[in-house]
Amino acid sequence: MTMLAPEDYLAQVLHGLEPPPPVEVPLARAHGLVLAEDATAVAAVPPWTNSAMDGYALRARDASGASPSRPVSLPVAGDAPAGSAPQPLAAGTAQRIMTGAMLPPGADAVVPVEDTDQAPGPAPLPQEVEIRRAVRPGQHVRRAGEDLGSGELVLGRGSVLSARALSALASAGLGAVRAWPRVRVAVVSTGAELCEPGQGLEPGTIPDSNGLLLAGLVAEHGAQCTVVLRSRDSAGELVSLLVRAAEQADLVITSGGVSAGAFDPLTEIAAGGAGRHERRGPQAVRLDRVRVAMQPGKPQAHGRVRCEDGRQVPLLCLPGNPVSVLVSFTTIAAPVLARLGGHDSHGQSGNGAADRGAGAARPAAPSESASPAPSDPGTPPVPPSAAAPAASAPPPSASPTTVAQHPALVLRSARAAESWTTPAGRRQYLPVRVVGPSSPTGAAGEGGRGRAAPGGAGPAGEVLVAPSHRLGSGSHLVASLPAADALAVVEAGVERVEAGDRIRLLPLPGPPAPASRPGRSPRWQA
Ligand SMILES: Nc1nc2c(c(=O)[nH]1)N[C@H]1C(S)=C(S)[C@@H](COP(=O)(O)OP(=O)(O)OC[C@H]3O[C@@H](n4cnc5c(N)ncnc54)[C@H](O)[C@@H]3O)O[C@H]1N2
Ligand code: MOO
Repeated sequence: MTMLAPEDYLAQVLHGLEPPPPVEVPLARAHGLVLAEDATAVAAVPPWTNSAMDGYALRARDASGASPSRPVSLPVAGDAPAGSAPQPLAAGTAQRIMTGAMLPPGADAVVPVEDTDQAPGPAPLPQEVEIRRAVRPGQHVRRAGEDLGSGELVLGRGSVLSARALSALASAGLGAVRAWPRVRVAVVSTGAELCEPGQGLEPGTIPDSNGLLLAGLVAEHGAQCTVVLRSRDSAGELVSLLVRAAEQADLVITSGGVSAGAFDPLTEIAAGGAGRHERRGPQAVRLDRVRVAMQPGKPQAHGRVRCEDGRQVPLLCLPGNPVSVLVSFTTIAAPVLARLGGHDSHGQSGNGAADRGAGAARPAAPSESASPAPSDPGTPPVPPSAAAPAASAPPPSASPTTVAQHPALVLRSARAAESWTTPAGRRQYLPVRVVGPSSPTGAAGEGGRGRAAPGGAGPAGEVLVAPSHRLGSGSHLVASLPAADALAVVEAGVERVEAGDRIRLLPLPGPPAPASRPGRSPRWQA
């Protein structure tokens, strides 16, 4: 089996993958989806001219000369509460009005209650109100359509439906949009040693942590994990399970059983062995095993599962070691989810270009390494003259594509706070933690937990990173995963990262959390 470059493997996996057709999705279920067509406002925002203050609506000219010493008294003709259409305003009168309530026809200004003789808050409707400050036309009035006009573009095709996007769409009168449907993912853990987390361990068994890891990563990438299944090391049982998983999914992701073990079931399935065991007939699962020049994550496989109804569901098989799972998910499964979710179906380059477009999955395009990604305004650029020898040699023909611009593959720049070794001939993805910004003296800042950064750690203010675990690279080091902020990406030709080297980072997304949340340092961080 030859060894494929990571970007070539991803191109192979992405080839022929298309998102399902867009569907009409109610806004309440559209968070995180990608808009499949331009959304235009069916109502102006705001829909009505309304008040920006609790107070009194009037004609400005009726109180244009008011002041504290020469207040103007107007009869109060009624209330204009929020949520209903007010009566027209007669000249020389005022109406009590609430924030957001429609301005009565004829009114052109609002006086806040604080600028009158009335007490703020709940109170009976007064017969008269004394205006104590001069009134300008248009004051505290929000004009219909001043935010967005009816028929104007709210969001373009390809926009990701964030909370902010959904609020804008709802305000513009929309209740549903056409979007690519949320990707449904089934997760399958393989291995006779796996048991339910929290159960007492029999000799030789371990908790199935990959099932939780993958289900969580799927959710953190905006997809829906429909089922998490577990299979023992039997190819026949696994084929049946994969078909069951595929019935509920647009993508099946497995972990484990894909390497050189005598009982590795996916290896057996790929070799055609499952056909001997399974009752569903051969070809229910088609699988190609590949060795990928990355560490961890070398043994991989991908293919298709055929459902009972003939539907072909893509299958991604990740190696079993937990760090390999995280790395493989981040570099391969995340772009697949992006493809299936429509994230790269809207740009000018289209799907085909992204398939092999040199940078399709290239986590290390030269333009990305030389300066921060456009979506990363927080990362200071590295001036070429100040750049230490880059730990990663950029691939020659790389150019960013829509896939490479997916948040999961956007690279940032940092400096190594300490040295570490790298594997020969494979791109390294090493979990690292941020240990602080470098200072002009080369010492790590407070985030460095007291560690001194080595001399020459780089220009002041650059992010410094160190391996998450004192052992450095180790695909079994699952307990150190929570400490990782990113994966350091080190190209295959680099034999060793030295302290102060400039390196590239693939940030690891997670659920949002307050930045200041205190956390207890696990013992391996000491
Ligand atoms: N002779 C060779 N042996 C191995 C090679 C090789 O090239 N030749 N590659 C090594 C590499 S690299 C990796 S990565 C692993 C991948 O092996 P598999 O994908 O077959 O995974 P397993 O053997 O099933 O498991 C590996 C490891 O991970 C643990 N594991 C598996 N599933 C889970 C789970 N759901 N939760 C927690 N931990 C899990 C499992 O117990 C093993 O320790 O192969 C190397 N070997
Ligand atoms: O390639 Mo394996 O994923 O190193 O541990």
